[in-house]
Amino acid sequence: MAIVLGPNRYGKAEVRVVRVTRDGGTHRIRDLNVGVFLSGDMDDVHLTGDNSAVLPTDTQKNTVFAFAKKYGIGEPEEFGLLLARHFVDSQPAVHHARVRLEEYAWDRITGPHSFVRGGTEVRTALVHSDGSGGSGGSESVVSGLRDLTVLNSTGSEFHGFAQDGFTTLEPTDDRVLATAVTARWRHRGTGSDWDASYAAARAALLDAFATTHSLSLQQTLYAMGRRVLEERPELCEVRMSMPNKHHFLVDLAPFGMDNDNEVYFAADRPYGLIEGTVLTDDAPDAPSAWQ
Ligand SMILES: O=c1[nH]c(=O)c2[nH]c(=O)[nH]c2[nH]1
Repeated sequence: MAIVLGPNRYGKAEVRVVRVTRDGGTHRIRDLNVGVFLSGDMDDVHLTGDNSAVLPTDTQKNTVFAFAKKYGIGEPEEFGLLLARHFVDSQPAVHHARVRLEEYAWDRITGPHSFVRGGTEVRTALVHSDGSGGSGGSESVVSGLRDLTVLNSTGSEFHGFAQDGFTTLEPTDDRVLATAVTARWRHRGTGSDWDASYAAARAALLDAFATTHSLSLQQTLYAMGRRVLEERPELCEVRMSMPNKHHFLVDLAPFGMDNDNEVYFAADRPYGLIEGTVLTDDAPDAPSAWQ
């Protein structure tokens, strides 16, 4: 039996970079958390300790900051592609770059340079590049969001489920449905209008959540993914993870009160976890895009 080196990658995780763009006295802010991970001809460093192919993770971190200065930070996907292509194109031993980005929104308060952290959700992007776009390289972009917390105070039922000797759940035809959506969507190519695509996909998720009369969170998940794909031809696959943030009706009978879907206990654990993928039937296979 021989022991061999398997798949590997290395890089700098969680580079927190904030770019202020000064347009006269008016400022704009983009706030990112960037992870860079490289792979390629890295056998020697693992097997013999020869570091000659290893671009230090410290250099990768510096590159994120230098690129923020040199090119500014526009859309996260664009910044990720710029970085990924740079490492593959400039380092002979690097054949593949993966850049993982999170963006934290800042909304303007009043005045030109005051901001409040926006929303609860975080925008995400995952970029893979084997070389410069369009020159025969293979690239993928997955955009998304996490922690988009939503609630329907009616319009949700759950009944007709399988039962066994351990089932105690009462069927319901009117409950609160709440979840914190993590959704990621794969682009067909690398030339989308990233900000517009993100805004439209987010809006489609929200609208489908609000307008779907739900018989289960699974059905709602599928409706949300389907809506994104119906509205955005540049996308071909949506992967979602949605915790069922249970709201249990409180029994107020001991106090001589009824409870007609008015007072709930918002439990934080355990929670149901509903996950699923929705894709177009022509979606090219790309499992590595998600890794
Ligand atoms: O929408 C739901 N899906 C389930 O699978 C499930 N299971 C459960 O206990 N409650 C719910 N709700």
